[in-house]
Amino acid sequence: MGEPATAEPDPAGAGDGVIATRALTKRFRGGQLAVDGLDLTVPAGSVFGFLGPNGSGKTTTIRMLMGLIEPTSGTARVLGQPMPRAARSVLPHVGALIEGPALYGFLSGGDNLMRYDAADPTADPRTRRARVTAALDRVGLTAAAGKKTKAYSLGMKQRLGLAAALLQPRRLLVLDEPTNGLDPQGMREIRTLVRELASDGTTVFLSSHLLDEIEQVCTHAAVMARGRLITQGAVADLAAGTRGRLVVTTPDAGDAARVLKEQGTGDIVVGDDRVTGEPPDRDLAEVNAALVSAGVRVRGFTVERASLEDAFVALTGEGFDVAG
Ligand SMILES: Nc1ncnc2c1ncn2[C@@H]1O[C@H](COP(=O)(O)OP(=O)(O)OP(=O)(O)O)[C@@H](O)[C@H]1O
Repeated sequence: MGEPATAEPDPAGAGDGVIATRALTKRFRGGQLAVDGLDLTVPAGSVFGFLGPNGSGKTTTIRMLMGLIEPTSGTARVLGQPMPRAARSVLPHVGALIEGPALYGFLSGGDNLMRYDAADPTADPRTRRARVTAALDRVGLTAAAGKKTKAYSLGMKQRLGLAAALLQPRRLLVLDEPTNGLDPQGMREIRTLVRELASDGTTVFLSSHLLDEIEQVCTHAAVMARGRLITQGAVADLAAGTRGRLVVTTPDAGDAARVLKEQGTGDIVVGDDRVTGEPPDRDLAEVNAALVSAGVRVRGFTVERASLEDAFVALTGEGFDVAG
């Protein structure tokens, strides 16, 4: 694909993705390979979850996408333009919330936004107040606009950071761990807001180390582990590609576990009145029949729908660190 002739972002929203990286790699000076040959494609209009345990390379990738650091090798395109080269023409179309907003605690939320807006050379000062009012309204902070931000909760600060990212119309929002450190209520508020933002067509790229968050909010996801991309695609497809767990409910859990093992079931976990495991690669009707003919009283026999967590474990062979 040739370079577009103008410095304007591709108006079609980048045919090959709002974000597209090819073999993107970052090796830090100390030798740490933080991102290793990443091929990422973020479809226009998606809510794209960038998922991985702490230290898997998410923040480093985001910093390369935003032109904050240079890749060691490979390419990154955002809105169809190469980064970091086209940062000046691309970044005005991108709202970013990376590592929490920088706020003046002694200023009100509204005044902090006025400062953000004033720092944008393309923002017309005559319409500043209207933009700030609209952004506060968008994130539900109108009532708290006059309060000093040092009195804000963490969730309110994150919402104010989002408001800052929304002062201008954006085609892409990049949010690095937007719910990190928030209580459940704060998390819900941010997730609701992300869904609302996406519903008007803005592409949202958000990183998270929380699997359930990605399942609740995102249409698409990429899974990172140790700097490498494990998989990417529609969230529904990612989980569907993995078989769920076989769950047998029975008062004879010990016997059931033995028979299930003979039948090739993997990773068996025995509970009080249930046994779960990875379904064997054979007709499950035969497995059920084997249980019954061994005298196991089977009260329930199902395969639970795979979650993204099951997919992650199946793909990496590792558990998912859900700390934090
Ligand atoms: N400036 C740096 N110099 C050297 N190593 C770094 C630097 N920044 C990050 N790393 C290392 O690169 C790896 C990936 O870090 P990164 O912050 O991108 O991961 P992450 O997935 O965003 O994790 P977290 O959620 O903890 O921020 C880690 O091993 C980290 O220690």
